[in-house]
Amino acid sequence: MIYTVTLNPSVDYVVEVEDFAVGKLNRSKSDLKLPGGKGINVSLVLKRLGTESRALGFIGGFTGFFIESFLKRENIQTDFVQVNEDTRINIKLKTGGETEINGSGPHISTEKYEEFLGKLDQLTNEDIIVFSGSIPKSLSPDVYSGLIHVCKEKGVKVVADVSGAALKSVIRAKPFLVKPNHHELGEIFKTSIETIEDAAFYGKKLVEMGVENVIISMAEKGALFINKKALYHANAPKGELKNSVGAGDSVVGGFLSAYATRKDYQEAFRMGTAAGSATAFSMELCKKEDVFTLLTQVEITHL
Ligand SMILES: Nc1ncnc2c1ncn2[C@@H]1O[C@H](COP(=O)(O)OP(=O)(O)O)[C@@H](O)[C@H]1O
Ligand SMILES: O=P(O)(O)OC[C@H]1O[C@](O)(COP(=O)(O)O)[C@@H](O)[C@@H]1O
Repeated sequence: MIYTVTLNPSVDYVVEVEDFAVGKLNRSKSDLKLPGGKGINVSLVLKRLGTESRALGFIGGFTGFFIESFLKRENIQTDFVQVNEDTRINIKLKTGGETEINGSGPHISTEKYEEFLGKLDQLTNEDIIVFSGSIPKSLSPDVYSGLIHVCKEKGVKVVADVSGAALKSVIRAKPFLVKPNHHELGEIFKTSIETIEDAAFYGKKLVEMGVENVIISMAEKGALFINKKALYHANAPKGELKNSVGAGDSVVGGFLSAYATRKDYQEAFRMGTAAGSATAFSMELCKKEDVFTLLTQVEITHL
């Protein structure tokens, strides 16, 4: 089973405004309310590609109810801990460019955290667990490294898609896979990464530090896959960017869906890149038919 963990889920309010003016009344051209948070997006993409997962994390209030009902409608297994405050709402403002305001999220008490920890008892060495997204303020900034140690002791394969200080501590825990984007990778090395060569250089450093597999997503420049034996670049297919929210999560979902069935890194990487682009080219997360159409346009180059 693949488990996804979203410590801080969200309802994503994607709102399109033409000629946005600060300090004025603006009316939306379109708006959408979607379940979000990185692990939840991974579960949604896995399901669309035919792979089961169980979504874990903390949800609360009317926003939490919206997320759980949406996942249930898509027949995704959930095992969330219910908290008292509302799950956050993240604003994704589309005004030509993409502007985001991510909320801070509800308080997680020690009891609720322990309830969540108990859910990890069900994991076995046949499982994969995905830890994704920001950490609620009430939890320790090091929470992921502790969770990863618990899972690794059980022989569970750990995947992480986190940023900033959390990414640094996750790397020290030597997971199976991390998927930073090039900005997040640059941030931890205090540099700016714009080229594929730079991304390869710093990605290799993560492998030297003990991470088994690294995917660096680079938006329209595609992605890199690096481990001790391989260094691949995948081009991103050409298309009209509609909404890149969830594109990175779709890379993780696409990769794991293919990896779970074939255990072939190159094919899994191709599927991840196609899923990322299929999401970037639609207002919502990718659909299976779009991923498979784009799959034929993704070329893998061995660097
Ligand atoms: N403008 C784009 N054109 C084509 N593919 C894109 C575009 N933006 C994102 N993608 C696809 O989505 C993947 C993840 O996007 P990226 O923006 O790097 O991730 P994140 O959402 O984590 O910041 C990329 O590797 C690429 O496959
Ligand atoms: O937990 P964070 O870092 O605040 O990110 C949450 C946001 O990330 C998303 O999961 C999208 O992530 P990506 O665009 O990186 O794939 C949104 O659904 C959500 O609003």
